[in-house]
Amino acid sequence: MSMRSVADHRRIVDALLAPTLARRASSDPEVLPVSDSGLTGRVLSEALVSRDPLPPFDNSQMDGYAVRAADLAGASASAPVELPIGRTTAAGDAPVAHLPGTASPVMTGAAIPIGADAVVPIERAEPARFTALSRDGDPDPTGTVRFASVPPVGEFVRPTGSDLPAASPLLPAGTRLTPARIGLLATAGVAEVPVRPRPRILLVTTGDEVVDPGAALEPGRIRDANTPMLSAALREAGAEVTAVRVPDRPEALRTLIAERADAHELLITSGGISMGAFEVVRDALAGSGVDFTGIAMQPGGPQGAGLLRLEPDDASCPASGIPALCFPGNPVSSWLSAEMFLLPALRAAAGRTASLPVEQRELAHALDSPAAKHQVRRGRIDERGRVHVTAPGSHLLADLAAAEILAHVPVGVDRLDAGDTIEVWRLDV
Ligand SMILES: Nc1nc2c(c(=O)[nH]1)N[C@H]1C(S)=C(S)[C@@H](COP(=O)(O)OP(=O)(O)OC[C@H]3O[C@@H](n4cnc5c(N)ncnc54)[C@H](O)[C@@H]3O)O[C@H]1N2
Ligand code: MOO
Repeated sequence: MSMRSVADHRRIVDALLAPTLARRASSDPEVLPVSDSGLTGRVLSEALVSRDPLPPFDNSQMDGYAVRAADLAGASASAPVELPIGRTTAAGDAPVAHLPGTASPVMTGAAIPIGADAVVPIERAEPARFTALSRDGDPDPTGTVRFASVPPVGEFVRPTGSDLPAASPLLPAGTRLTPARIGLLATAGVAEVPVRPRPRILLVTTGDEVVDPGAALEPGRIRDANTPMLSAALREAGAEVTAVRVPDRPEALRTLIAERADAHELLITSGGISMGAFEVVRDALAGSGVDFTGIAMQPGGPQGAGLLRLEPDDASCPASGIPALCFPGNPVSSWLSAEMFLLPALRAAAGRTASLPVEQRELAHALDSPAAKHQVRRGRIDERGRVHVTAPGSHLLADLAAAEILAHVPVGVDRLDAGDTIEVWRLDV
């Protein structure tokens, strides 16, 4: 195997993925109800404009009395102004006319009575609580209320359009939907939300030794970590995933891909690409457009990438081919391959920051690394902000699961000492 640098492999993979991701993003939008539980994280396919102003009518910010400020002129603690109680408006009632010279009870979110220009919170009135109000719209025939100050005009009134004027842009195309943005769309009357289709990934896991997570372990068998792990990583980065495990028979793998490829934009495989006697992925796909190479990286050294074109008699495989990335089977290698080469492009397509946050930090202890390879260690940051890393083995999934950071030792470095600076990517954000 010739050794390719991490940067070169990234460039090759990016060039392979870019056209298919762009094509998928610009194909017909999916339309989801605004209450769909899967809407968070989806990306708007078009700019949306609010139909109505927000709020759609002048309304009260407080439970209190709507008044004309001028009716309270001269009110003070020593000389309160007393007004008859006017018409009551609760949230949901249509606006009523404010009777000049009265104080109209009004609840938070209720329409300001027409003609009133300020709201006095109930706790600033005397009595400081509502008594026996009716919602029939008629004034209280007997009640009065006193005020000991003059409110500024507009106080506690939320004017029409103060959140968003009518016909203003809501969110631009390409916006990633967050809970707050979903709330905004809903209140602006967008019941159906057009979103970009997600890339559809066919994830194929190999390994005759691998069994389902619920299965008993026969001698020589291990449970499948990579299918759930990679599925979760790809979905979190914004892809749709169909996950299948195939037996270690190249023909079975080719048949499966031929049957499923045209419903997917990308093929990811795990395992079966190294130097063994039974390398199902390499045996099945080498010579069909996928190039198997050693990358100067550890873990994740063996990699396959290319535009897979199966034989012409595999009629269901699209003539143009399907981009394929083949990751090594060791769980840490498999996950790291995704993080290094694929997830950034998926995150970018999903409107997210592509890369993990990068920091330079001080090492807490010495470490060794193969000088010919870019080594990625897993670790944590101590209370003094220094980096500790765990052993380098690519089967050490428990260490990866506990890791807060990835620590990168570049090519050409075979040792770092305590106190040296190291680049870390944060996983705990
Ligand atoms: N003679 C050589 N042997 C190996 C080399 C080499 O250069 N020369 N490279 C090693 C490196 S580095 C890696 S990484 C692995 C990659 O091997 P494969 O991609 O062929 O993966 P497998 O052999 O299928 O599996 C490797 C390892 O991972 C376990 N595995 C596989 N699938 C799963 C899964 N779904 N869930 C959990 N664990 C899985 C599998 O049992 C093996 O232990 O090759 C080295 N060998
Ligand atoms: O490159 Mo392999 O991924 O170390 O174990």
